[in-house]
Amino acid sequence: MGDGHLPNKTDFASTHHRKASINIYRQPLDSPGLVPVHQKQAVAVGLPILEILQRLLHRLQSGYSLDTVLALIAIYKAGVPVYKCLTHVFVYLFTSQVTVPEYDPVAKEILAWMSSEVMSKSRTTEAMILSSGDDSSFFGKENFYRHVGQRASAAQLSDDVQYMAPIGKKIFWIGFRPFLFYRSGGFTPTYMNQVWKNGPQQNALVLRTLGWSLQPLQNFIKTCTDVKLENKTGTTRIYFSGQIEGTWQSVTKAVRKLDTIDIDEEIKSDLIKDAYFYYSAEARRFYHDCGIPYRRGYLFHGPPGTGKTSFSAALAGRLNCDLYMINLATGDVSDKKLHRLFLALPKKCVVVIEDIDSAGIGREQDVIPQIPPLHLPRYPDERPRAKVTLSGLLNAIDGNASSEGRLLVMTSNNPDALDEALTRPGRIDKSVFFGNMSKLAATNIFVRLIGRTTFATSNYSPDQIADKAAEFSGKLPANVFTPAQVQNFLQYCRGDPDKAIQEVDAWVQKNAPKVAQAQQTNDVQGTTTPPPALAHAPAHAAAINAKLLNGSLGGDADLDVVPRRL
Ligand SMILES: Nc1ncnc2c1ncn2[C@@H]1O[C@H](COP(=O)(O)OP(=O)(O)OP(=O)(O)O)[C@@H](O)[C@H]1O
Repeated sequence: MGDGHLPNKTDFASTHHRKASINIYRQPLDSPGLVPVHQKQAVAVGLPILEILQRLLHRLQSGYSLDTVLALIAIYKAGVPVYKCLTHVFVYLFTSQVTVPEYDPVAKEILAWMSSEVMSKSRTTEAMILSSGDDSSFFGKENFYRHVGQRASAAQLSDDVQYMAPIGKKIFWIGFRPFLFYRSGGFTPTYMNQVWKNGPQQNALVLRTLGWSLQPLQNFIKTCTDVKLENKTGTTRIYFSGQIEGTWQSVTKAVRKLDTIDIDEEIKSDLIKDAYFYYSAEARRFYHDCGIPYRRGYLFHGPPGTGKTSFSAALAGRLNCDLYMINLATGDVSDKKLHRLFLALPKKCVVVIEDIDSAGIGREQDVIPQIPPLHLPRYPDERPRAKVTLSGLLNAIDGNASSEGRLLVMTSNNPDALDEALTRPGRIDKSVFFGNMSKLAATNIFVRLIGRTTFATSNYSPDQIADKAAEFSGKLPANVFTPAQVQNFLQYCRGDPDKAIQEVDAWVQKNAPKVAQAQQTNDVQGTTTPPPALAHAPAHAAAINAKLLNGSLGGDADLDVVPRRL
């Protein structure tokens, strides 16, 4: 190895297990150079590249020998654990940290902020790409560009790919303060969940900054949520129960505007007024002072396709809060899961439990065992097994441990089938019937779906469209068809008012008998829902309503019942 030492036969030691050409030289510890010759040779056997490196260094006449290179590598190797240890000590002593599980809604806001403020602005070589199927990227981008005072080009908006913070670490600055963002990764199989006593293992976001106070981190998280609220205009985030027990997953949709829901205007404005008042500081104080749990519940009932879910979404949009949807009829929500879902709700939100009558909720003793024996055949028409019991549901929605501040909406096609305990005063504060299409609603839906299309506006004047809408509603029998049916028919007419008017008679002829038949069957089964009503107002809700109506709480001053952006 070129160190000037000539091998001596007597220096050979146990060479039988090595290549014949490689000799091990016994070296005294104080041999010249940093690395003993026999170690250099041992390394050279495993790493022939060292030989090449040494020749290269020699050719370049760099003045460095292989000794120096090996010594530097050794120092580096020894230095890494020391550096890590010192870093840990520094981080432990001089920084503060918060951890946010990725299923938490706040994690989404942090990731969105990172995406728009760090990933898109800094020179980055790594990103996690998301091409989600919802509208979040489109509206998120449009709002982001508006936020920074630019108009997004069509190409920018049509690019469906979002660049998110990748798994790993990222340092960014806010003013003169550095932040360390760390996103953990890895797939957690569901069977692992039961292993974790304190809940399933989760991917998480970790945020660190210098100092001994959590305040800067709290401020940062508040910035993220504020930016979300600012940019949220025009979108509603809709949460569904997620794969992992007790967690929510979300999509973002354009806000459904309240004026696109055709229901009785009086009922509509009463609900909006009530919900606005519920979220006013006045009401919060009133609930608190009276010792009433701060919760509000509505029951929306009526035939399928009459706008119960759509109105709930529009209400959430108007209240500028998120919508949380639970469908008990799927049979995959248990009492425990439901309880966890309710515990994970934010302070202000609209929660919808859909088609509550079809969930097959029974009292404890009526519940079918949750896991059917494997040998029993499952028939295609078998109803999903109820995993939520009535007491489990009641406990989740207003048990002592249940969170406060949510606005609960239960929808039902058959309210008579509901247990009285569920609809008792205090759990349902307002009961609203969503009925079939009235003449007025038919006129409105015609103007909305036909009268505003490019074809209609370029070929007909507003007066002509109003006349055609009146003609259309004249041909449509009142309170026979659901809004969903009429919407479907008008969509088929593709914006042509004359086509709609010409074909509506035939359409009515074809579909009315079916509707009449269905209504008759319902009547026989005793499931016909009562006429429009704002039915039972419970005692405490009645007190609040009375105060609201006579203005003694000053509620009207706080109420914004004028449509914001219709
Ligand atoms: N009153 C209405 N005004 C405007 N559109 C409506 C109305 N009712 C229903 N629609 C339309 O019909 C479709 C179905 O409505 P939605 O899901 O809200 O009905 P639903 O009453 O919740 O039905 P279900 O009881 O089956 O859940 C939606 O596309 C919605 O736009």
